[in-house]
Amino acid sequence: MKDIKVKVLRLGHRPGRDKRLTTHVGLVARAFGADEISLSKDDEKVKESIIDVTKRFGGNFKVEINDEWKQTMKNWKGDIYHLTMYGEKISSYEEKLKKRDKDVLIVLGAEKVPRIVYDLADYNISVTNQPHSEVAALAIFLDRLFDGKELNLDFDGEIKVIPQAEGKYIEKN
Ligand SMILES: C[S@@+](CC[C@H](N)C(=O)[O-])C[C@H]1O[C@@H](n2cnc3c(N)ncnc32)[C@H](O)[C@@H]1O
Repeated sequence: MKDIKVKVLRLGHRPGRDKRLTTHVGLVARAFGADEISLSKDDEKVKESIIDVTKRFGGNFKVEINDEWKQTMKNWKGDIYHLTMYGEKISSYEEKLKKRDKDVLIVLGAEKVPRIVYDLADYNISVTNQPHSEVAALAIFLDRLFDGKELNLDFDGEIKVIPQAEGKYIEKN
């Protein structure tokens, strides 16, 4: 499935309130098949949490701390998708996304997103035109990008969850 590079760029956050949400953005990015996330310098603790999950549950997910988000957007060689409730419907992009012909940078906001983000993005995409959450928007976007294949990724970690009809069963390597 890893035919392209997929990076998530999480723009700033509201101090104190959004650390858990930023952690969830990172965990969804990892679990749903992205390669990397870029966080702001306030997010060192969030980085540690995500790396800890990756160590235990596997995969090669990377966490970068970088406040130069404009440079990240300007220097990106593939397509840039900014997820926003004001954008064009994701359903218009499903065929393009499935092709996965270029690396993908997915930009997510927290508080109000500066105008320049809309201009630097190649595509401003909405997952419904209702306000909701960056976690939900990211999950749906990655699912459309990977066409559902991300649901069966094997992370080959120290801990492996064996699906059960009832109760919990894990294997430890
Ligand atoms: C709490 S929302 C902030 C929305 C805010 N009104 C704004 O100016 O964009 C945080 C982030 O979630 C994502 N988001 C929320 N609703 C969305 C939607 N319907 N479609 C796509 N992304 C959405 C966007 O990336 C947004 O920046």
